[in-house]
Order: sequence, then structure tokens, then C-alpha cells
Amino acid sequence: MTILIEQPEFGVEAEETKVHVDEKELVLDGGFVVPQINSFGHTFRDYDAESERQQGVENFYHTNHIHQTYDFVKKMREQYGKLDRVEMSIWECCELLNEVVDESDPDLDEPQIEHLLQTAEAIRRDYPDEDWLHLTGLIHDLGKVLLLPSFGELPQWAVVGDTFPVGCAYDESVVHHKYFKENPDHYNPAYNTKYGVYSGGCGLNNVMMSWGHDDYMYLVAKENKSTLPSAGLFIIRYHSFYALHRSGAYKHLMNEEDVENLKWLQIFNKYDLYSKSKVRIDVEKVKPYYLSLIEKYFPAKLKW
Ligand SMILES: O[C@H]1[C@H](O)[C@@H](O)[C@H](O)[C@@H](O)[C@H]1O
Ligand SMILES: [Fe+2]
Ligand SMILES: [Fe+2]
Repeated sequence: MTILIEQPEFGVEAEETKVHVDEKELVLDGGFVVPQINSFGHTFRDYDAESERQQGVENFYHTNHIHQTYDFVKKMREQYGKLDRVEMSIWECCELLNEVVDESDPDLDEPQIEHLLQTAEAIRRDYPDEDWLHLTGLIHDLGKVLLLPSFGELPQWAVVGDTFPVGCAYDESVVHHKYFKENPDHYNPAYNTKYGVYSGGCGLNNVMMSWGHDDYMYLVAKENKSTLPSAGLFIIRYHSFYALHRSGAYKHLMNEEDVENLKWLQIFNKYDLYSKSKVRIDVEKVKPYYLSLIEKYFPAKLKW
């Protein structure tokens, strides 16, 4: 049964900035109210709606789909696998994200740290006992620091946006699929079939995803020996893989562990997407809690 509850309060001083949602609302099992419209007055993830962000987002995907090839991803994985650029803590990285704006996102133009805290706090309200999931919310987009000079200053198309496998056919459900016609892999018989270089049930761990903030942050967490559960690492790595978690494409590449982890990713996604709003979180107030989680699941300094 679905029961409507009041819009959750995201911050103590949030009263005057509270987003007013008076349309019919969807309430998730955990109690979270899913708003019908984003801050720009459109439904979420509407890539065709005319808005101030539409053209920029479409241009973004055009470039992204041209350049994300099998060879490019291989090169990036090798390069960033060295983790020899920066040494810093998770919280320091959260603060760096204040500088970052994501050009691929039709629903958000706030600084990224707001998005991290909005996601984490919304999860915390509904799943108070899953502290690993709160922390996963906080860190899932930290890989966007790849846009900054000390991390190589990668272009937006190599950092943000939805992700998809390379080395096999690009599925129709990927946003602005038409632009793959300009990608050389689209014409390479080794890479343009359903399975491409992979085999059925091989497991997503063996699949190369388009390069961006997801795979990079997964790498950082794993190589620095984070003790987050496998579902947390899976969420970080595949949260932008909408073709899988929203459209059900590429399931033929999953193994049993992926099937289990996908359930958590689907829960997480609702908070990642629908908590995006203009309502600010009081950073200083929640900081001690998140510092304690960081201490529990990560070393004090990490290699990036
Ligand atoms: O525009 C967004 C944004 O870049 C998110 O961080 C990413 O996870 C989404 O998949 C993408 O569509
Ligand atoms: Fe993301
Ligand atoms: Fe996100």
C-alpha cells in the first residue's frame, strides 16, 4: 500500500527554500517521497524536454558517444590505475567537489557537495541502520574530481554522464544512442555484436565500462582497501549504468553476485536521482557523523 507522507525536511534552516511538491507523489518502501518534477519544472531525466540545460546536455552526450571507445577506456584504466597523483582523505575530496559542476545532468546545477549530502541524508532517514549505504551515498560521485587540474583535468565527456559497456554493441536504451554512429567501435565487428569481446554470464567485473567518475572512484576505494561491503562498491561502480539498472539491458553479462548487488543499486538510485533539489543541507551539522563513517570504512589518507 502506498501512503503519502510529508516532504522530508532536508535541513534545519530549510523552511523558506523547501521545494513545494503538490503533485501526486510516489512514496518508496523506505518512506522517501519521490517528487514528480525537478528544480527546473520537468520530470527527472527527461533528455528531450526543452529547458535551459537541454542543448548543453545533448552536446555533452554527442561528444561522449564519439570518444568513449574500447581503446580509450583501456588507456584510462592503465593510467589512473597507478593512483600516483594526489594523497588526501575522503572528506578533503568531498570539499574539492565544491568546485565541480556537472554538464551532463538535466536535473541539477548545484555544487556537487550538496548532491552528495542530499543523497546520503535521504538514505539515512529511510535506512538508519545501513551506515555503509549512507557513506556510499556520500562518496558515490567523488570521482568527478577527475575534472580538476591535479587529477588530470579530464573533459566532461570522460568524467560524467551515464555509462555503458564498451567492447560490445551499444544498446538502444543508452541516452542519445544516435550519436554512437560517429563512434569507430560501432563499425568494428569485434566490438559491435551483442556479446562482443565478452561471454554470457561473465560478470560485470570482467566488462569494461565507459570511463568516468564511477569506475575511477571504485578503483580508488578498492585499491585503498576500503572495507565497504561488495554492494557498496558495486553501487559506486555502476550507479550511472542506467541502461542496466533502469532499462534492464546487458543482463546477459551479469553473474549471480551482480544480480544480488543490483537490488541494492536499484534502491540507491532513487535517492541519487530524486533527492536532487534546491534544499541545502547544513554541512557542519552532519559532518561529525560522516567523519565517523569515513574512519570506519577507509584509511585516513588515500592514494588518488
Ligand atoms: O548526469 C548524471 C550525473 O553525471 C551523475 O553523476 C551520473 O551518475 C548520472 O548517471 C548522469 O546521468
Ligand atoms: Fe554519478
Ligand atoms: Fe549522484
